[in-house]
Amino acid sequence: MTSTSPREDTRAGTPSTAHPVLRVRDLSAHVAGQQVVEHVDLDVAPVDVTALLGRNGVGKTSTIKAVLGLVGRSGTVELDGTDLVTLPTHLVVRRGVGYVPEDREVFAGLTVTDNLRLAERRGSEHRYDLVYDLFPELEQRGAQAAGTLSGGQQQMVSLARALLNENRVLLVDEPTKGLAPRLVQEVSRVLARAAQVAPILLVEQNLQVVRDLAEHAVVLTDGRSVHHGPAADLLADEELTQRLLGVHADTGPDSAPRRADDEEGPA
Ligand SMILES: Nc1ncnc2c1ncn2[C@@H]1O[C@H](COP(=O)(O)OP(=O)(O)OP(=O)(O)O)[C@@H](O)[C@H]1O
Repeated sequence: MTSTSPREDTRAGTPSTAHPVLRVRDLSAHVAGQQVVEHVDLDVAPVDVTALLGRNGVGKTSTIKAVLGLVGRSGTVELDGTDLVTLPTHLVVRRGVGYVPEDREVFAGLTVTDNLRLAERRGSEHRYDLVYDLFPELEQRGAQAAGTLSGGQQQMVSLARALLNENRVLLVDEPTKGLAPRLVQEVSRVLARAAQVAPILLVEQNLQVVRDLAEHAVVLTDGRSVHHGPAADLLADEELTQRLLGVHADTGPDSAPRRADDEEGPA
């Protein structure tokens, strides 16, 4: 097991995945003129979910945005061995990096169908069969304005947009945030199937979801990666989980350290 206090160890900050799809080294991110991420290393293995964990505000979202080029960045971001760090976001996406942002970001005034059509990437096969198999409700609600969907349904639209195209890796940021427990399980089920299509780098606060889905875990503290290892080992170690994440390892979906805004919203 690799473990460390945040500032003392460089060995534990070194991932060791053989032939990762996504290989990030020494990544820094700059937001609003400030360096909010520094020296992040992580690997995403070819068929897996890798959880990106850490307390609130440690830089998980900024790390994902830096991988995509949505914020200023430096370091190495290799996809299948090719460094993308100098590419603009649209070219990173075109190489096969799918993104499911925190807070879903659907086009509220457009229909579900138009939200999906807008996500169609040139040069990619468009996998409507997969999407409608995973989310039959989206086909039924194709003519409905996305803004009138519940939070859970909007999350499905957001996931569907990423799954529609052929991606080498999916970056999924807090997909269960604010969802009722039943919907958390539904999203978890969908992510398990999605991971069979493309590996996932998953930011997730709900440790039961992490336990169910993730093979590997990377933990950030103060914008640095300080721990890499099997997710199950991390979650089995109460002292380590408490120290790195500030929560007990047995935290379940009902008691996860999440914002208290569980909602299903309008349908
Ligand atoms: N637009 C911004 N302007 C100023 N500071 C920002 C901005 N976005 C993020 N930050 C700061 O960058 C740091 C990292 O934020 P980030 O959202 O990446 O963390 P996080 O680990 O994803 O947090 P959370 O778990 O709360 O979603 C925080 O200190 C945050 O306040």
